[in-house]
Amino acid sequence: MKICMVGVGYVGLVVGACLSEMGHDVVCVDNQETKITALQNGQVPIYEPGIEELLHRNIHAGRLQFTTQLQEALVSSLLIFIAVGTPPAQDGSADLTYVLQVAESIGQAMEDYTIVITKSTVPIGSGEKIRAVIQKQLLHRGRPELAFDIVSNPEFLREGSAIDDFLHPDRIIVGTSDARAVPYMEELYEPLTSQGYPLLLMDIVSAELAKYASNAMLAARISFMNEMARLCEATGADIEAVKQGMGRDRRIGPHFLSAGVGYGGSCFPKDVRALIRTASDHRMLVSMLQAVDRVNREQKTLLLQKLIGHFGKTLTRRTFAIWGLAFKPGTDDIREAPAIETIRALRSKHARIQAHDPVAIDNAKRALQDPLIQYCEDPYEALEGADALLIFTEWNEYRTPDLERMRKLMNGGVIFDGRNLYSPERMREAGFVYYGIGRR
Ligand SMILES: NC(=O)C1=CN([C@@H]2O[C@H](COP(=O)(O)OP(=O)(O)OC[C@H]3O[C@@H](n4cnc5c(N)ncnc54)[C@H](O)[C@@H]3O)[C@@H](O)[C@H]2O)C=CC1
Ligand SMILES: O=C(O)[C@H]1O[C@H](OP(=O)(O)OP(=O)(O)OC[C@H]2O[C@@H](n3ccc(=O)[nH]c3=O)[C@H](O)[C@@H]2O)[C@H](O)[C@@H](O)[C@@H]1O
Repeated sequence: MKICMVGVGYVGLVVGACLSEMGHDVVCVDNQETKITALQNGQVPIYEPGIEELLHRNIHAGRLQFTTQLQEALVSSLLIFIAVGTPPAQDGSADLTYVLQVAESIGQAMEDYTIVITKSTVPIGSGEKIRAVIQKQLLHRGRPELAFDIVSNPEFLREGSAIDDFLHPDRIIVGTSDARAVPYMEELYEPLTSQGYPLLLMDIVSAELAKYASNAMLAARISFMNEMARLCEATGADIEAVKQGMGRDRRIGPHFLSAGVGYGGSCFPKDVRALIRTASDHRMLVSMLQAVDRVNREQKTLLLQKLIGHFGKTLTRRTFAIWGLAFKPGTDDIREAPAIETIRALRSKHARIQAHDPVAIDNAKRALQDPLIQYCEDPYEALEGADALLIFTEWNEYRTPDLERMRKLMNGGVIFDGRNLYSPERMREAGFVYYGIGRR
């Protein structure tokens, strides 16, 4: 089947490469010329384990191409995926501008029956908006008879394990209002469904909401655990023990129960707020979602609050080591990363920063634009003369550090561990003043 993937961001690139790995012919289109030229030259614009081999293998096999020529790619494809960004607008809603621009191009270019599939996370009701835009263009061209269907096929991959998530999904959701599109979607995903991965058919609106509801539920688990962690600190309980006690209940399950410095990334914060906005558009008050967002905003300031509690408000001439800039391990993505927001706050108080991250330094430099921040290639280098260490990302290389070396390098032995990497008891025995999240 001929597939056109519009938008070569994180999702477009991973899904495009995976679909070609499944045997389909895929042409990926983006309007950023530099990105497409780089990809045509074998350079990969994102950090994602396994993506380079996957791309090279499928490009070499002739199943995967990259272009900026949208019209050309659209005309020759039966299935068109829209995977462009849906960034937050001022009011928190998801901005559909790029999605509707692509819909307009589809209406201008299509010559035959086409299935238009949304991979981007789009607000409830977007499917119908896309349909209206395409119909308007067809009418304008005097071709209203040209048939097309809209499908909502939300994506559930996670950065850092994206390829595995796509090729081994818990479920594939296909939302459509016309049975005509169903056999094509079944054929598309046959390489996965034949291995037993379930494909769930539903209407478009339910598919759109299933995506938001899934992200909101996961975000809610995290905010819930973060609130429990604060309660642990108030009562003397230990969140890691509480987590064990809860996670063994099969109705709760062990995943997404880690307290920390709050959730970040390009999706949870944006999607929870967009869902709140959708509800308010329908004159509904969604107190739970609002609480999820509020708890997370507070949680992201927690290490800073603990640090001020320890050192006082005056931080001039203090030096802080930062381990981890990415919003989670396995990615160089720093969007909504708790580390970035905390560094900004510390710099506004004139503190000195020595930061390490195995892959996200370049992105952090671009975002922070602060020549006085010292970025370090080695985590121990960041500790030199530091009054305290703040840990934001649970990279594996931070899990079993040389404690004696750390103690010697640091000026003060204070650790604010935003990911509960260490045993508080062991750290205190090693001579550190240790602050975790909800630990005893
Ligand atoms: N990043 C993630 O882990 C996941 C993201 N999503 C959703 O997928 C969507 C895309 O996310 P990302 O890939 O992270 O976005 P991104 O911002 O990394 O990439 C979007 C790409 O679309 C391109 N683009 C925009 N308008 C275009 C047009 N008219 N023609 C051609 N290309 C155009 C941009 O140049 C950019 O390369 C969002 O709705 C997001 O919420 C869903 C699941 C996972
Ligand atoms: O819609 C999306 O874009 C994607 O959003 C998330 O994926 P992602 O943002 O890549 O990362 P997650 O692994 O979900 O982590 C999100 C944030 O939650 C935090 N987190 C996660 C788990 C946990 O127990 N505690 C916790 O604080 C992480 O540190 C991170 O900041 C979802 O997990 C994906 O299913 C979804 O497709």
